Amino acid sequence: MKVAILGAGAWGTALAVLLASKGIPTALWARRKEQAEALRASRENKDYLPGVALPAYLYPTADPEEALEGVELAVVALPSKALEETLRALPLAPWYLSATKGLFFKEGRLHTPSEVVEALTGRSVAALSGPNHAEEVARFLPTASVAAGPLELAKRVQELFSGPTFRVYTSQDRRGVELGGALKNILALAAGMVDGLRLGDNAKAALLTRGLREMVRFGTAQGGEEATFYGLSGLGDLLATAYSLHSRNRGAGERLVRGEALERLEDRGVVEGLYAVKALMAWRERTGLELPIAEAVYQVVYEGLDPLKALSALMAREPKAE
Ligand SMILES: NC(=O)c1ccc[n+]([C@@H]2O[C@H](COP(=O)([O-])OP(=O)(O)OC[C@H]3O[C@@H](n4cnc5c(N)ncnc54)[C@H](O)[C@@H]3O)[C@@H](O)[C@H]2O)c1
Ligand SMILES: O=P(O)(O)OC[C@H](O)CO
Repeated sequence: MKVAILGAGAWGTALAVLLASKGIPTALWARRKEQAEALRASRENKDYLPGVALPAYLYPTADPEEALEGVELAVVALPSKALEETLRALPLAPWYLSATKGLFFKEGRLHTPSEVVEALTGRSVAALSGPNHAEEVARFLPTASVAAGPLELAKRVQELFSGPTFRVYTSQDRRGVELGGALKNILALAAGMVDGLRLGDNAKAALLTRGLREMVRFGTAQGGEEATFYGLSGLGDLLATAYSLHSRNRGAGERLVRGEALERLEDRGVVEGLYAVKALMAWRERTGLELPIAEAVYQVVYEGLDPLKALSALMAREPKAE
């Protein structure tokens, strides 16, 4: 039994640490040869997950053939912006687990990462999502996650990843699980803006509660089950990200309203909410579904709207029942 993890960023490394610490031979595929060599030499991912020792069963490599030879499955832990181009260039695995959080707008439709992996590879694909910060998972802090997909596949993921500090639930609502993971990143950007502007706890609680409503309205219209959005991959991940010191999405919102340039927001790692909100707004133009918070985030990030003006516009919306 061997597993390949595609993407040697924070999340790919944390998942590889989790599997290798269970004695499962795990290849960690890095795009750059120098990065794989540095990981092999130092037994640490200094750029993306500093301070975590790589277990003996973890083998970093930049050679796709070496990474994927004889694997049972490949775990996709790539940033969504690099997913399609990277997967096209790699040999196939028997089946896949997508750990990427993102949204793709193509041919008039929104697609989740596992749907894109499925279309590219023609193989069965499950998804893993939840309140899972790499920095904590790799340090074996207690964590729960959701393996979503056809039941048999979800159960295989559950069995593979479960351990004393990582509890995995199954779900057959893969689309709902992945939509929650993508949407919460947009809401985390907004939460970071509230933090950056020091608007207070009331404002943040209101934003997240109304944001959750927005997630449910959008997610159910897109085929997810309502209960999924109140579970680990929806509400759970929203809370973890919006209140986290680790979160790149929350941090990016905070840094943006404090004057940092858009181009610098990914200096500390990928900020998926920046891409998800673009895909969502491109899709919304065709449907007209009301997504006031996501729209405000888009306008602040990409159209230079003053965040305080965006807030005033949200506060001045037509009065309504909760
Ligand atoms: N970090 C977390 O705690 C966490 C948890 C759950 C899910 N995720 C998701 O996992 C995915 C990866 O996130 P991460 O935190 O590992 O990102 P990261 O910023 O830590 O690392 C990104 C990795 O992708 C590589 N990369 C960048 N551009 C690339 C390209 N064009 N082609 C190929 N590789 C490229 C980088 O070299 C790096 O290895 C994201 O979708 C994220 O939402 C992250
Ligand atoms: O650091 P972030 O904002 O990408 O969040 C990481 C994970 O998605 C949390 O579950």
